[in-house]
Amino acid sequence: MYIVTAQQMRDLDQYTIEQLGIPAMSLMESAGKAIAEEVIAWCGGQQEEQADVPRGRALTNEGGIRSDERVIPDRSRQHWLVLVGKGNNGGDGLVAVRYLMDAGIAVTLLYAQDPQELTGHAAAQRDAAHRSGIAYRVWSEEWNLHAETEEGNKQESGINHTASGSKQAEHNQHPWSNYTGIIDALLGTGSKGEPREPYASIIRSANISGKPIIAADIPSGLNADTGEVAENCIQAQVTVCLAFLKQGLTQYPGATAAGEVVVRSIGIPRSTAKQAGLRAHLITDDVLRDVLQIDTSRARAIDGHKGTYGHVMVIGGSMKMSGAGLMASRSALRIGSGLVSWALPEQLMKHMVGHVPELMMIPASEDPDGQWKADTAQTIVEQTAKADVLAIGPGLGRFEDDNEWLRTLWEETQQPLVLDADGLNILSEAEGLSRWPRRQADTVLTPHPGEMARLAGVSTADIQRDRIGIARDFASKHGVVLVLKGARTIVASPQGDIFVNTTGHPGMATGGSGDVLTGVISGLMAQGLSGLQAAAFGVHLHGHAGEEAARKRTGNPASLLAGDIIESL
Ligand SMILES: NC(=O)C1=CN([C@@H]2O[C@H](COP(=O)(O)OP(=O)(O)OC[C@H]3O[C@@H](n4cnc5c(N)ncnc54)[C@H](OP(=O)(O)O)[C@@H]3O)[C@@H](O)[C@H]2O)[C@@H](O)CC1
Ligand SMILES: Nc1ncnc2c1ncn2[C@@H]1O[C@H](COP(=O)(O)OP(=O)(O)O)[C@@H](O)[C@H]1O
Ligand SMILES: [K+]
Repeated sequence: MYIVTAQQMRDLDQYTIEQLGIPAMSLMESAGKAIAEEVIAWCGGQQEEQADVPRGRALTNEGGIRSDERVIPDRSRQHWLVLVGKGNNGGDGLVAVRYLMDAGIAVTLLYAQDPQELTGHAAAQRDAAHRSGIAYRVWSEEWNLHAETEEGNKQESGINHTASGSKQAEHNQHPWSNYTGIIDALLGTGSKGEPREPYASIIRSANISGKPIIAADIPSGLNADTGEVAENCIQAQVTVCLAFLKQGLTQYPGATAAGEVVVRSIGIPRSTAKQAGLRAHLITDDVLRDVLQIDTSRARAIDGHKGTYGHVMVIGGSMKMSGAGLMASRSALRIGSGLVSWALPEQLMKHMVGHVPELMMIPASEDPDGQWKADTAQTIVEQTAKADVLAIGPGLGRFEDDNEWLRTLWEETQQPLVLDADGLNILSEAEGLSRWPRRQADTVLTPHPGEMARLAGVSTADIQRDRIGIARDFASKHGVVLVLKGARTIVASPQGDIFVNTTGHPGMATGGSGDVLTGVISGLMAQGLSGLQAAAFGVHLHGHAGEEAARKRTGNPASLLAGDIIESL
């Protein structure tokens, strides 16, 4: 599934209209119809939850005559308020109301501004809606809700039924109380900066009203590119995203504001995205197979042998963080590497013997405290000659002259490399990655946001504000595959490709789960995948394994240990 920025979406719209000759009004019609269909489906689903009734989307089939006339039991009780901005996003809302009305759902328009201020296609849709007899209001102070009345409004919307009669009556007089749900068609991809008044007040009041909100394209107040939310941003139950998935809906906090995201086609051929050279995708099975050309079955050749599936060498572990190297090594084995070796301090090795019999161990540092030493670099270079992939960093710790140590490995080994944890911290204190020579072989960096902040020399908050933009820039600038971890992990290639992962859950925010990922990615590279393929497939499999592991245990993600993820790979 493609992911687009607001500008890319505008370019695709323009191309479709000008080059393909599909009229803008026709796109808007499809957009509004799609939004209405999702509202109808949502209403049907809600009623299905409350009682065992057919879903709103079902086609009627009477005497062999089929029609898309909707079956919405109790539809007379539904009354939706459509918030209309003055741009094309408002135009989508104005189309939707016609279809909702047709489905027997009562609708009222609430314009943010004088409807005469609408221009272009939105103005034409306004006229069509008004001529169809749809009622409208224009925003005024009487609609304004303030946070202090929030409790009352929750009561009024039925969340708390203990409200006293008089309080209830007071809130029932509020204009918002007349509606069962809200469509947010205030601002879409043309929005710039924080919503101005009266948009900010409308958004705040809609949220406070406690009514379910379905957003058109993006929640108003969301930055469509970064996923940042304005102080006043619609908190939607569902977002009906039009044509292509907007980047900002894939990243938090935008993903929370969007609720469930449904991407609906509006007649822009999908091939236009390919022609336009779009390079960002959500990681799905189709994308792994068709875009990244990965055999996701992970089938093995009948005559395969352990040499076929590659040799990973993990370089890490120290007395204080012994488990990290072990977990990375075990994960590399579990994901199917033919052989895995672990280079570790000799003192530590004594304690590890027998823990994982399948693992080969290489005593690499004679330090009596079980720490690494810089003079091991040359020996490691020699010993890695037999490995196909190196994974440096899990549990490594910091040590004197670790900078020179890493630079030697960086420059003098020829194999693909995965760098994690303290490997990244050393790198961020190096003279500057930009001054180190580019490695010929694939190099994958797997920072969490804190490590990314150190690498980029900015704060963690800066990273989280624009994760995709930062990952893309860093990967291109330094010629590496970058895996920016955390909810909705991003994989960025040196060529500017972006892949966003949706698997996994907050239970994976537990010590060691990043070490498992390092093992998974290096193990996949050992089996012949490129750094980019292994990173994208690896984060997807790692997240799935986390989900599976939580299910197998108590079902509560909080109980997950990193070791459980390995067992579910
Ligand atoms: N053919 C197409 O293109 C199709 C587009 N489609 C739909 O159109 C949407 C994009 O439409 P769009 O480009 O008209 O922009 P839109 O999001 O409605 O907002 C612009 C308006 O908001 C205003 N405004 C801006 N910032 C503001 C702020 N901070 N606070 C307050 N106001 C602000 C701005 O006013 P201005 O600042 O210019 O005075 C302008 O009036 C897209 O998301 C999709 O839903 C679909 O129908 C399919 C076909
Ligand atoms: N909320 C979340 N949703 C999905 N995945 C998550 C979430 N929180 C953490 N993860 C994943 O768990 C792993 C944690 O890695 P990391 O922070 O390096 O942990 P550690 O250093 O303890 O090994 C990453 O792969 C990250 O993407
Ligand atoms: K919107």
